[in-house]
Amino acid sequence: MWYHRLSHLQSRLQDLLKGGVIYPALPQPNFKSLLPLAVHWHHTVSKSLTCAWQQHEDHFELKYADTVMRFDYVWLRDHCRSASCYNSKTHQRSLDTASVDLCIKPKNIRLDETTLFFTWPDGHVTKYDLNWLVKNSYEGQKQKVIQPRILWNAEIYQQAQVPYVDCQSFLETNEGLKKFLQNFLLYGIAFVENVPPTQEHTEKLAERISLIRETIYGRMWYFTSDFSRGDTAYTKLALDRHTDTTYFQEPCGIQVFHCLKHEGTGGRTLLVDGFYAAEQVLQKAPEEFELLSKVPLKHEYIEDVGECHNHMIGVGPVLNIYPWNKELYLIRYNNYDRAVINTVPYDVVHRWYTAHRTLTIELRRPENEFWVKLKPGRVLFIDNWRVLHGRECFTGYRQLCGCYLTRDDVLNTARLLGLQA
Ligand SMILES: C[N+](C)(C)CCCC[C@H](N)C(=O)O
Ligand SMILES: O=C(O)CCC(=O)C(=O)O
Ligand SMILES: [Fe+2]
Repeated sequence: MWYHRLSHLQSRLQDLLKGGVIYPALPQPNFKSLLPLAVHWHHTVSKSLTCAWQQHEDHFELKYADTVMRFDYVWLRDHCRSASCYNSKTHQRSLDTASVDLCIKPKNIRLDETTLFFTWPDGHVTKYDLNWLVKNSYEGQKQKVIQPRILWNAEIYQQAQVPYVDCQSFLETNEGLKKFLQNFLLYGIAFVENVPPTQEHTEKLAERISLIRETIYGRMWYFTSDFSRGDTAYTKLALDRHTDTTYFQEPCGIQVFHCLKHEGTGGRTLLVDGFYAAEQVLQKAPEEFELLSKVPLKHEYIEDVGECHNHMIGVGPVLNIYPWNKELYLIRYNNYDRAVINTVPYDVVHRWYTAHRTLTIELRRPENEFWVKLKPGRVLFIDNWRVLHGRECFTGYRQLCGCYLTRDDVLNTARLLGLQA
């Protein structure tokens, strides 16, 4: 059953990925059943754009600005922006949606050059600006990517010569902050230079763009290979590429690393763009991409060391995509912390392992690995929903400090600076 549904979804996915204008697979209106409702196009010519509309039994159809849009009547009533339905100061809905008749239809429709007027059965009038409708319709919306990104492998990232932002300009100017955030949003990693190598300065940097997300590891964390916690991060061992806190229901959005000291060898940081690798899987084996985005997995953190007693569980697929445009927004990849798989039957398990292998092969291609040696003064911000990190084994004394940030608040800062996020 599930198998069939998956292959159906897969062909749908391929359709969606072809790009261009995609219409939902709605049944074609049956014109006979629409009688006595007169179905014909009503035309209006505005200054430059032609507009036409048609009232159907179960939806309203509008052609404007080269877009054919279909609107549900309840949706139209629900999105009334009149003063009694919507508070434009707070941008909040006042209308009680549950009070709308689910079979509602307009009593009268009128159109002028810029605006559509609906009169509802109770006499209430809703005005829709045509451009607002284009911007907010499903058809106008779903082709837009939420987050523009540049997917990278080592060569692409190095050739882009992304400039590091200076600490002072980051802290004291909006241009510096904006430049930093723009790079961070595009590549999923960004560096700040000339930071005094202390935990306090690292914290100041973090607070400039977001709220620090306090977790079981604390607010700001500071660690050496002292085995103080029950996790291999607190050793000198190499760590393969992974994302952190996969065992949270919402994995931490951003990770900040500042190496305050290292007297020894090795310990380079590995960065891999998980979205680049996922894109390769999508190109080469779309059904495997689909499976990785559908099969829910558990990740788990069990700790019982000293005073630290924790048991965390997070559930979700490896690849998390927006259902309406298939845009990837979160990768959960940590083979160390992946828990027992008991959420899928054996045949799907096998196909999942195959898909996971394909993704792993992409993630491990040497050309996708970007290695950096973190050093005092250079702070690295990693999008933990996109870019995997790892580390080479090391010798000697190494101190790393940093923190996690809440993703919403980083995006909030970016939007306030005028960036698309
Ligand atoms: C040391 N630091 C606090 C950064 C994180 C340690 C978390 C390590 C864990 N295995 C994970 O991947 O989530
Ligand atoms: O030691 C490092 O460079 C990073 C270790 C790690 O993966 C982590 O702390 O999340
Ligand atoms: Fe980590």
